[in-house]
Amino acid sequence: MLRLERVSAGYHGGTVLHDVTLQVTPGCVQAVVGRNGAGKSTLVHTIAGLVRPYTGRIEIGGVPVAGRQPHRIARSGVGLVPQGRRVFSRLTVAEHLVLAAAPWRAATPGAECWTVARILDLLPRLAARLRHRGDQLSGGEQQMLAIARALLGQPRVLLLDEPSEGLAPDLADRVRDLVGGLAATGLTVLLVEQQLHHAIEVADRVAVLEYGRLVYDRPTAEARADPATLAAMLSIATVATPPAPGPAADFRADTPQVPRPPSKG
Ligand SMILES: Nc1ncnc2c1ncn2[C@@H]1O[C@H](COP(=O)(O)OP(=O)(O)OP(=O)(O)O)[C@@H](O)[C@H]1O
Repeated sequence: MLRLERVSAGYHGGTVLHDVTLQVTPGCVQAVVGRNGAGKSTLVHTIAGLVRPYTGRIEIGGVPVAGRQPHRIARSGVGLVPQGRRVFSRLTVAEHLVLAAAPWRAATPGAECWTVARILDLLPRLAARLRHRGDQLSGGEQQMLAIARALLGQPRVLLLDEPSEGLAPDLADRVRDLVGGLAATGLTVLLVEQQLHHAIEVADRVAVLEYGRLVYDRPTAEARADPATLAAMLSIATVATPPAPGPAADFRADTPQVPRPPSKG
């Protein structure tokens, strides 16, 4: 469980996030959408400890973490997939994975540990690129690698900062399927997106950040039924509301798909 209560944060005394209250339950994808500069990255950086909140409470699994160092927050079970992927251009895929692997970290009780073997099973595209350097990967492969790296830290809460940015639609779809499958294994997922349609296809709830304030937070089904409100908040002409996703269909061999546990009901 990830919980934020009246969190305010910013830079050099200026406030970017104002009184943000948000709760994400395990197994759910909470999307936060907003325009450029709304404060989305500041939100994930504040949860991850890269920005120190001025006020408010942040809890991971009931444990307060606000103000802790980023490495301690990571150890509490927070994995960050940063905007722009931030893979190392000179390191190979294999080197990235070996450096990130932390199987000794306590995972969620009862949850299967993320190992390099399990990651490669999930992401066969990475398995085929093990000797490639970061700068030799496509944008989609870099994104998979960034997610793999975060998973190897054994997170309970996964923060994804615009994972679809710059990806072709089919690759963005694969990332979306991967994120949905990860949540289905019990991970708590906070997905920051600028593009509402990327978020709405995978999220259980959709929140809108406007000038650093959370002005909307509803189940996705309600958001789909209310496209005009979302369009107005995001200053876009229309909201594409694709049909609600059905049960998992067939996936191509190299499409990442996390084995799903029994339905949450
Ligand atoms: N390191 C920093 N120092 C000072 N100001 C910053 C810093 N990082 C971000 N800001 C400011 O905070 C505000 C919110 O930025 P943030 O990156 O959180 O927005 P965002 O919603 O993620 O935007 P985008 O969709 O363009 O990535 C902006 O006004 C930005 O200029």
